[in-house]
Formats: sequence, C-alpha cells, structure tokens
Amino acid sequence: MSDLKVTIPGVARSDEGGAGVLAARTRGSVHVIGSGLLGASVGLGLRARGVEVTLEDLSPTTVALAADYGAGRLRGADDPEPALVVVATPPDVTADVIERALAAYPSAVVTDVASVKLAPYLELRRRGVDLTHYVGSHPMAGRERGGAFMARADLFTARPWIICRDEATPAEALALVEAVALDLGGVLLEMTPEEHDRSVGLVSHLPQVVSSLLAARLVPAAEQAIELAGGGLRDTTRIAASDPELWVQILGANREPVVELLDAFAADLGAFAEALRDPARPGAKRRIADLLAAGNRGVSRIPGKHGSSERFATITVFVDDRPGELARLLTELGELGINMEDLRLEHSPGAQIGFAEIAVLPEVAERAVADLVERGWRTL
Ligand SMILES: NC(=O)c1ccc[n+]([C@@H]2O[C@H](COP(=O)([O-])OP(=O)(O)OC[C@H]3O[C@@H](n4cnc5c(N)ncnc54)[C@H](O)[C@@H]3O)[C@@H](O)[C@H]2O)c1
Ligand SMILES: O=C(O)C(=O)C[C@]1(C(=O)O)C=C[C@@H](O)C=C1
Repeated sequence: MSDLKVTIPGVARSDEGGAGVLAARTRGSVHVIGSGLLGASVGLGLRARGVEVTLEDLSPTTVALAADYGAGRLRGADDPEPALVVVATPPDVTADVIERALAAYPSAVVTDVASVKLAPYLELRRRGVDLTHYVGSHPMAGRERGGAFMARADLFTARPWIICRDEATPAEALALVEAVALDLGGVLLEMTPEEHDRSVGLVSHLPQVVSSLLAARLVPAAEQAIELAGGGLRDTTRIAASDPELWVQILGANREPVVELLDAFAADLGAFAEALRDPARPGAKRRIADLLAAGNRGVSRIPGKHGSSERFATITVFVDDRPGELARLLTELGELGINMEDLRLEHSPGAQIGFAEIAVLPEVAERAVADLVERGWRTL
C-alpha cells in the first residue's frame, strides 16, 4: 500500500459572509447529480458555507425535497457551467452518470461519492472516456437509510474522505475536489481505487454483511428473547437496517475482496465453534481466549472508537447548542495548531449543551486544554 497523505480540516472564517458563515475554499458553483442522502448532505454542507449549489435527480420529488431542505436549487436553462459536478447516484449507474456529466459540462471537474471506486473507473476506461477532468472520491460517512429526508450538513465532519486520482489528474482539478471535501469537514486521504476497495472491503463491506446476517438470526426468534435485547445487540446491528438494494450493488462491485474476507471470517467462526464444542478439551479454552483477545486488539485499533484507542488522548469540550459553535471550536483548534484525530459529539437530551469529544495526540492534550480554557471554552 502506498503512503497515505492525510489532511485534517482547518476551518477558514470570513468576515464578509455575515455572522456564523464560514469562508469556503470551494471556488465556483457545484452541481449535484443524485439528491438523496449523500447528494443532499453535500448540498446542505456547501450551502452553509455560502457555495452556490444546483441539484438534479431522476426523481422530481427527491430533488424538490432536497431543495426544500435547503441543499440547493434546481438548475436553470441559463445557468453557466458549474465548476464541479458531484455524482451521488447509486453505484450501478455511477459510470453512466459520470460519462454524461463529463460530456454535458466539458469545462467542469467531475467527482463521485460511490462506495466502490474500481468498478466505475474501469468501466469508464473500458468505454474510452477521457478522464482528465474526473477525480473519484468517497466520504466514509453515511447513514443506514438513504433519501434527501435523512441528509445532514454535518454528515462528513471529521470523517475520512478518500480521493482516488491518477498521474494525469491536473492539480486544479484535484484542488477543487479537495476544497469541497475540506469545506464539508472531511479528512483527506489519497489511495488508488484498488487500495480503496480492499480497505473498505474490510472496514465497511464485511461489517455490513456480518451485521445483516447477525440481525437476520433474530427473525425466527421468540418475542421473549428479543425483548431482552441490550446495548451489545444494538451496537452490532445498527447497519443491518441499511438498504439491501444499495448494498447488493456495493458488494457486487467489490466481490473479490469481500468474498476473500468472508471466507477468512467463516474459517474463524468455524474455529471458534470447534473450540467451544468441547471446552474441556486441552487447549480449547486458550483457543477461545486467543480469538476473543484478538478482537480486543482489533477494536483498539479503530481510530476514535470511544474509550478504546490507545493512540490518542480525548479532550472533552462543552459546546453550546447554537449554530456555528462546533465550527468555531474546530477553527480555534486549527488556529492553535492542534490536529484533531477524531471527533465525537454527545448531546444531553433536553439540555442546550453538547459535548465534543476530541481525540488528539497524547503529547498535545494538556496544552490543547489549557489553550482552549484560555480562549473561554469549558472542558471536562
Ligand atoms: N448511504 C451511505 O451511507 C453512503 C455513504 C458513502 C457513499 N455512499 C454512496 O453515495 C451514493 C448515493 O447513495 P445515497 O445513500 O445518497 O443513496 P440515495 O438513494 O439516498 O440517493 C441516490 C439518489 O440518486 C438518484 N438517482 C438514481 N439514478 C440516477 C440518475 N441516473 N440520475 C440522477 N439521479 C439518479 C435517486 O433517485 C436517489 O435520489 C452511492 O453511490 C453510495 O454508494 C453512500
Ligand atoms: O454509518 C453508516 O451508517 C454507514 O453506512 C457508513 C459507511 C460505513 O461503512 O462506514 C457505509 C458505506 C459507505 O460507503 C460509507 C460509510
């Protein structure tokens, strides 16, 4: 795997934009094709930065809803070409829509947010499409339900945003896609499409299958058992509520890495069941403990997994439940030169306050707290 370049978002502030409006890095207007969860979230986030956004969708209802929620406006016949087109359609039509966007807006840069990067790229190459103005991308942020109704302006805040470019990508095209990702609060990472698909196979696609199959075990279960469900089951099954149609496309487009991962996982399950079948057998208890301990080591590697990361220290800052407060905190962290490794937000139900749990390198945690307190922030 190549060296990954990582950029943590800083937030620029504009005095011209009026109170609470943050200056955008994005130059020019952005046209979003596919105005569901991802597309409308991109629109909402960019509109909050004052970027002009136009919207398109196969479904007139979806595009109207996205516009009603404030994600942008419909494109007019006289609108000039956008600077950037964001394709946020389902994976199986992504290559078609990218090809059409490149033809319809020849001076624009085109990006997409599909969950798989290799299949659309290879398909476009196979068709001989000139990809000079195309830069693939994928924000590692989403929700288990799609649709404009579920969109959120802060969906991408502090989430990894992978960019797949090649040697032919012009610097200006790359800069524009990066500007949008940073304006939306994403943390930039560069990968090849192959590296991307292998990586998300492990951290996104395998978990989806495991979660779905686990939740499927509940279907025939007795009501009395289901009633006992607690945090453990909830934590491991949230994404089982995801849209099967979207996931058939994602998994189908990344089948090789996923099947390999599933075979390895099935072997682990088999080994576990074998050891548990006769725990009195010499070595069986150790086998079970080893497999569970490997899980401890694995979970501690998940960046920002609350309370379990050994790499980072967490500082907790009180954030008033007012528009712009979180952005102000992120701006000030940037000004203080503190890199935010992860961010988790907690809201106290009914209280006008939230808590931002910010993961930072342990060596800067003390200074970060002192500097924030000096600037008037309250910390735990
Ligand atoms: N849902 C997630 O958590 C998530 C996260 C990251 C990336 N993605 C990727 O983002 C993309 C969109 O996913 P979503 O969750 O927003 O789905 P969604 O169903 O909420 O939105 C997709 C929209 O695209 C529209 N559409 C379909 N074909 C179209 C076409 N040819 N032209 C114009 N519009 C068209 C649909 O009408 C729909 O409104 C997918 O490629 C998905 O892999 C999803
Ligand atoms: O958190 C969720 O609900 C998601 O579905 C997010 C998630 C993920 O697996 O992390 C799912 C698929 C996308 O391609 C990117 C992000």
